[in-house]
Amino acid sequence: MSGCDISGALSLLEAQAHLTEVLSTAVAVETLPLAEAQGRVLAEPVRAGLPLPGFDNAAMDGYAVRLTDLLTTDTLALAGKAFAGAPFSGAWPAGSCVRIMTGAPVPEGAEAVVMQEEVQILADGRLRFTPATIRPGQHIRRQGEDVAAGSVVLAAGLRLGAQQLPLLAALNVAQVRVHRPLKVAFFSSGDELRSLGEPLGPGQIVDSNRYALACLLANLGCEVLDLGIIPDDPAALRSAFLQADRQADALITSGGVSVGEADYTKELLSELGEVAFWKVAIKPGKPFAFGRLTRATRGIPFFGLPGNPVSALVTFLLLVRPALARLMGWQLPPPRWLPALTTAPLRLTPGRQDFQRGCLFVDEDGALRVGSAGGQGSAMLMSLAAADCLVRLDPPMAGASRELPAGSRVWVWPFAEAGL
Ligand SMILES: Nc1nc2c(c(=O)[nH]1)N[C@H]1C(S)=C(S)[C@@H](COP(=O)(O)OP(=O)(O)OC[C@H]3O[C@@H](n4cnc5c(N)ncnc54)[C@H](O)[C@@H]3O)O[C@H]1N2
Ligand code: MOO
Repeated sequence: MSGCDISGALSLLEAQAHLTEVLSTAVAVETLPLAEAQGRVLAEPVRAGLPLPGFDNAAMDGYAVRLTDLLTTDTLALAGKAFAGAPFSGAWPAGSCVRIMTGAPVPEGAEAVVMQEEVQILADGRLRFTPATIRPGQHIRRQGEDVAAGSVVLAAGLRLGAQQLPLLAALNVAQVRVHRPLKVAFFSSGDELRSLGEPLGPGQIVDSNRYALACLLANLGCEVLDLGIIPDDPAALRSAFLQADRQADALITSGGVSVGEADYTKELLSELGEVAFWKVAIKPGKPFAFGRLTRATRGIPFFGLPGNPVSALVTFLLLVRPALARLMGWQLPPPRWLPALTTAPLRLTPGRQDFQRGCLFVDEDGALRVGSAGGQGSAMLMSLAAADCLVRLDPPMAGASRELPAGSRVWVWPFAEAGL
């Protein structure tokens, strides 16, 4: 592929910067009960109406004590008990302690909680402590030490998951203002494509890209409009484009963006709107088109993925996912590319960043290492199924060797971080 024509191609960074510049939130805001807000993006910051914890409480099962009571003695009487949900309410005489369970409010004046394992119950029911080992404040969770009342706990643009939902529930936030889901239409184009389960004639293959797209979009919390397989026919393609513009917020297609004689997608995009760019200096995924259907009614953005399945997935992860995040109002953090050492020599591609399928492991010295997941052709699905990361190989500097020896440092992006 070294002779591959990349004239006019944007670098990946340029393409990403363009998408960031021209796209902004495209979905309305609604109020949802917290239980239905999983995977949604906050449209407004959330402020704490309460402190967390809401009151000083015990972190251990044991005994609440006042340190002054233990200055002259190591044994205390029992004044009563405090349970989670049933605070101690009696009088607390000098020289006594309160039996307390984890989560129970500490009685007024308590200065420490001593774990029951460190307390001896004497025959007369009194409790023996080891005063020298008790730190002031130990095992007491103080009101507001986690969250101060009135503070902003979550910013707008954050996507709600299992990490954030317990915080909001603990703060008694019953409803949240979130963005409506982004509706994304997609179709596959190509006369060779058949739907899953259909018999295959000569030269025909099963459309696999729509299964990847449906999964990737569901992971992002998008609503999908699956327009199926559209043949290499300008009228059918035009009608699919227009339906997407009427019914969805964005359109993703795969196939038909290269230079073949039946590659109509790009031509139609020029007719119905504007192509902002259609080549990116990456491998796989060079023929990636982006534009807007400006001559259709709503003018939705359009992402034309290359037909090769790995090219489609890689361009989705690198370009479409962050773009859809912007449309969703989601402040998606940039990918964290981690340094890893290669297990075998690799060949660099002049002029293009190469994204290979890799498998990560931690070696006996604790170093992150990456090996190839198998054949790297952009139609090869086995290595995709086996891989757990993308390996980024930057092009060689002018005049530098194209061979990257084993043990070289490369950059990897674990699929788990990419939302796969
Ligand atoms: N002369 C050139 N030929 C090609 C170039 C080039 O620069 N010059 N680029 C190659 C690269 S790189 C890619 S990637 C492909 C992209 O082509 P298209 O986006 O136009 O896609 P198609 O030609 O329709 O298909 C390519 C390939 O992928 C298969 N395919 C398509 N859709 C699906 C699907 N939904 N599920 C599974 N497989 C699919 C299709 O059968 C082809 O084998 O162009 C190269 N050619
Ligand atoms: O660049 Mo194509 O996307 O290699 O397969």
